Amino acid sequence: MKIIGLTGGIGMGKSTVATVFRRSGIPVFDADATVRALQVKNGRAIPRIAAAFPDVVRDGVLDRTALRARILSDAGAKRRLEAIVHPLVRTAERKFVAAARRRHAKAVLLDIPLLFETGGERRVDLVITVSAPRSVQMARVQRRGLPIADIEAIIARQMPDAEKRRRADVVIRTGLSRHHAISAVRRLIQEILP
Ligand SMILES: CC(C)(COP(=O)(O)OP(=O)(O)OC[C@H]1O[C@@H](n2cnc3c(N)ncnc32)[C@H](O)[C@@H]1O)[C@@H](O)C(=O)NCCC(=O)NCCS
Ligand SMILES: Nc1ncnc2c1ncn2[C@@H]1O[C@H](COP(=O)(O)OP(=O)(O)OP(=O)(O)O)[C@@H](O)[C@H]1O
Repeated sequence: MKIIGLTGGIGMGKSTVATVFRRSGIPVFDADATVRALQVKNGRAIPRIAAAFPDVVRDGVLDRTALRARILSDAGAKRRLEAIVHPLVRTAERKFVAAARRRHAKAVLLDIPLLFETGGERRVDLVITVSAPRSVQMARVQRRGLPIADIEAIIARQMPDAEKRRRADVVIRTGLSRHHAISAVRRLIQEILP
């Protein structure tokens, strides 16, 4: 079974590319969705987050905006949060890959924004990076209503796009039309899984 890693900065188009894989019948592990599932009311990560950051959890409910503000202004807080969340995401990923093997899947896609930052490229056979010009990235994320200062802070805390492209086996450019990106992904899937 081929294990494919998908990464890219915020708003670069990971979810869009992942959807093409899913529609081709390839199981997709979504690290962001896993993080969110761990952080729902009384979710698995909540007791530990509450212990480390008492002011961002109330009645088992996490204030994501407050926690985001905290980790964007404090590198130590970001490391502490990641030390809580990443091992739980890793466990979920392992279970996902094991289940796909049992079902004899030909391939799986691991959609992980921090793939390189967490050394995840060592666990995959091929890394895809999605990339678009910075102006396109900013415009997309702004449409979600995130303040510009927050977007810039998030980008500054991720590995630079140029470095991700350099490390990737395949770069999918999403700055052109959606059709262009989707066609490139379809061709790639054909090459990977003849
Ligand atoms: C701080 C939290 C609660 C903010 O939640 P919020 O709903 O505002 O944002 P969301 O989770 O949708 O993330 C949006 C984007 O921000 C970026 N991002 C999130 N966490 C991080 C991080 N630790 N470092 C760099 N970029 C990050 C990713 O590109 C992500 O796609 C949340 O992002 C979180 O718990 N992050 C820590 C876990 C983590 O490292 N996640 C990254 C995926 S493994
Ligand atoms: N090739 C493309 N052409 C035009 N728009 C695109 C393309 N790819 C993605 N988009 C748009 O850009 C936005 C961000 O894309 P997407 O949600 O796939 O990014 P992401 O990398 O998963 O983001 P995040 O890291 O924040 O979760 C979405 O509104 C999507 O519709």
